[in-house]
Amino acid sequence: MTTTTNKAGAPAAPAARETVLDARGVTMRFGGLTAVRGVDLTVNSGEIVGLIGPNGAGKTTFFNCLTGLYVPTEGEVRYKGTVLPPTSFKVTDAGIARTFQNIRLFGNMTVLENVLVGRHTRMKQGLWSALLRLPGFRRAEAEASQRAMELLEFIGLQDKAQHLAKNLPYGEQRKLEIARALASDPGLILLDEPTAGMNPQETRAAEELIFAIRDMGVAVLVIEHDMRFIFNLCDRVAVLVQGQKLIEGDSQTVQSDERVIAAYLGEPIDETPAAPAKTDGAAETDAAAETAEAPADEDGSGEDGADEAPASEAPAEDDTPADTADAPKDAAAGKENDA
Ligand SMILES: Nc1ncnc2c1ncn2[C@@H]1O[C@H](COP(=O)(O)OP(=O)(O)OP(=O)(O)O)[C@@H](O)[C@H]1O
Repeated sequence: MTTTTNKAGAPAAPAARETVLDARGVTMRFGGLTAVRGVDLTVNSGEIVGLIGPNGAGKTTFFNCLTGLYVPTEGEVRYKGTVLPPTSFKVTDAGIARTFQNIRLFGNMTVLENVLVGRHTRMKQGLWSALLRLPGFRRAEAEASQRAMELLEFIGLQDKAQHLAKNLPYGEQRKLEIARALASDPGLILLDEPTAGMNPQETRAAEELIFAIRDMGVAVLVIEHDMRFIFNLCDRVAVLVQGQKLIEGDSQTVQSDERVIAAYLGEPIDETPAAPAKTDGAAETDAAAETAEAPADEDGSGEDGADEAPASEAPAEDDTPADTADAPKDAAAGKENDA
């Protein structure tokens, strides 16, 4: 990694900030369950925005709506002013990359090959060009390798380029996932619990890596349960509770909000969400009506039960492409994509 900064040491903000992500009124229903209800969220260039909330609050479902894995039941998601296409590979192509809660590397491929997989979306050569290994294809391949090596250097894994991904320690596997996501040259990266299962040292390194990603011009939206991490990292934090945005604001505002404290302590929350700290059009209405409709994940297991597994229990997956692997829990329940 070339740059390490923190919030205080962040480079001066660009003169005019562009709205990179603009999600409006995003609602996702699975049959009778409304997992996400009327959520508005923007992310601007140069920003790191956090999304927090108790287990089952709808964070990952919201991410899936942003990345084309789910088609929201209602609402609209724009990337740099353009409505996003409803399939995940097209969303990646548009400029949004993501990582998943549970590691989804190709374990039997090398570290370098894993990053190259993330690069394929930027390679425009056709089948014949690849099969015949025409000069254009070879040139594109060389450029892709060079970019992949730059990214490995960025995350500090250049010396392990030829190692099998499955042999990396857990923290390095998580970094590799980030490098693979960055290989598509995104303008926005969505990180779903990037420090899950990490020790404090790895968490600190992840924090520095995310600051460096922001500094290289990629806006960041991050889900995380580690509050210290999120409040230190983020310019802005939005809190989801039972599918609704409870509050949004800077770290100071959010962490001192009594309803946020109550939600995390498991105490009953006020049924009427207050106005958000930032008046950016957040949809905080009709909370009480929804409360009964959107219960938290009963077992708190999150998305697929493997999310919190330590390194030894969460080996890299061998055959699952990154942007197709977030298998819906209940394919019959909602509108979902083939991805
Ligand atoms: N495909 C699906 N079919 C039916 N219900 C779903 C589906 N995906 C998510 N849910 C439900 O939606 C709710 C929100 O789940 P989600 O995984 O988005 O929460 P989360 O905030 O990411 O939780 P965690 O922090 O535990 O990962 C939960 O009640 C969950 O069971």
